[in-house]
Amino acid sequence: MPSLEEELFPSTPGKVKIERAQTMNRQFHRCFASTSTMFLWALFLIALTASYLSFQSFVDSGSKYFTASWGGIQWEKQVRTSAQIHRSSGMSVLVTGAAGFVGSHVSLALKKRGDGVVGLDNFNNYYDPSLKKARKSLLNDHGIFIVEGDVNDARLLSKLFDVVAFTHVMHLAAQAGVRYAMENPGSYVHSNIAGLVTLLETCKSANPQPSIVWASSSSVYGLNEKVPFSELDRTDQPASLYAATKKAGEEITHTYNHIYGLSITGLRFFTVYGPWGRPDMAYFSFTRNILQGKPITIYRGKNRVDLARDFTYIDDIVKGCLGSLDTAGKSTGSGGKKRGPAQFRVFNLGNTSPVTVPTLVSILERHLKMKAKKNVIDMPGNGDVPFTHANISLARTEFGYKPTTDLQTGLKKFVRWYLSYYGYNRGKAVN
Ligand SMILES: O=C(O)[C@H]1O[C@H](OP(=O)(O)OP(=O)(O)OC[C@H]2O[C@@H](n3ccc(=O)[nH]c3=O)[C@H](O)[C@@H]2O)[C@H](O)[C@@H](O)[C@H]1O
Repeated sequence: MPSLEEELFPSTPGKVKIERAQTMNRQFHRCFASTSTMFLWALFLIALTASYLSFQSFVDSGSKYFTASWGGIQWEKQVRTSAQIHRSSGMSVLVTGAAGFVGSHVSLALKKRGDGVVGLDNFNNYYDPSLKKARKSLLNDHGIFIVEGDVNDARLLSKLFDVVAFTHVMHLAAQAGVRYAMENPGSYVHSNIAGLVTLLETCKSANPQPSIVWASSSSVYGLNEKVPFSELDRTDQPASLYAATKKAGEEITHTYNHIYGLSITGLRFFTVYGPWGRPDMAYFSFTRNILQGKPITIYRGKNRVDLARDFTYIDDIVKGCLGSLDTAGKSTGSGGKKRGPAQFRVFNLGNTSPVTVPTLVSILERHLKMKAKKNVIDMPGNGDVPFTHANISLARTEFGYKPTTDLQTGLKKFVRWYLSYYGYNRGKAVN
């Protein structure tokens, strides 16, 4: 019987070598077999995960289109009816962001004077979507159809242009808000840059090409100190990502004007306020908090200087938008080809009389007959600028723009609307 030592170390070296080699070979094969099995399994799992993820993203991106509430004979009929013009030399306008603050007011004004209007809005939840739905239903009562969709949806945009030969596009869909850009920077790139390019791509290929008027912002003046801000001033020192995306929009629209002959007008809105406004803006959230007895935070600039804004009432802005549409030149290209130089304009739409934030608060206190609980703090580094002040002479010369509503009067109308919309129940929590 072989000893343990012999079993472990047999006396015939050759045999050992062969047997060892065979054993090692077997072990190697076993090992290789198990490694390759594991490798195959790993590959299989990776492939499975990848196909699951791509399926998910396909479903995610596709769901926007597949579950979209657009398309079909009935839908096309609604779009055509809404776009119908009811006055001589009227226009058919695609209004993006039609369920938004400025968009809903402009849509109504256009419809009321007999122009055709089709709205487009993605009803996102940046602020209470129920307010957007309420605006939608108001517009619906006036015969304006709002398509639910995103300006990034190229298929939807081209379908809309297949159904209606829009003469004009009023592009107001955007990610608004100066300070929110620090929280959700991607949403600004998505809406204000990618969405704008998608829209311009559709417009450039349309035949006929529409004239475009779109919302830029007073924020493009950034940290400029020379007042009032004029369209010829520098706009290369934005203070927020919001401002930077609006500035980028001005450059992007210029290239589409230059290459494709699109007629483009950019409007630099100055802190627009009024009934049906945006709940994220200071005058709106201050009103809500004052009514609910909650404190408000008032930012203060460097050296304890009050911040000031050239607050502009919505009706004045609407007049500026309609004036821009009425004086917009025709685009010169068609089907993606430029035929000649086209108009390119930029206008300030402001009020020309800045008011400080504490004054805004005291006007609200008067209208609400309630005192605000004020918490004054130094302006955080959040993208805010210390003041804005518009020079509006260009818009005045071009289409007679002349704001007529001061902050006192405008806020009175806002407060009246606020109380009628949200009710007199002052404790009610609203967004
Ligand atoms: O003209 C524009 O292009 C922009 O106008 C608007 O931005 P802003 O001028 O910043 O308006 P808004 O937020 O109402 O703050 C007003 C003042 O209240 C101060 N402010 C604000 C909030 C607060 O809690 N406390 C406070 O003091 C604040 O520091 C500021 O001094 C639009 O939102 C923006 O989308 C864009 O259209």
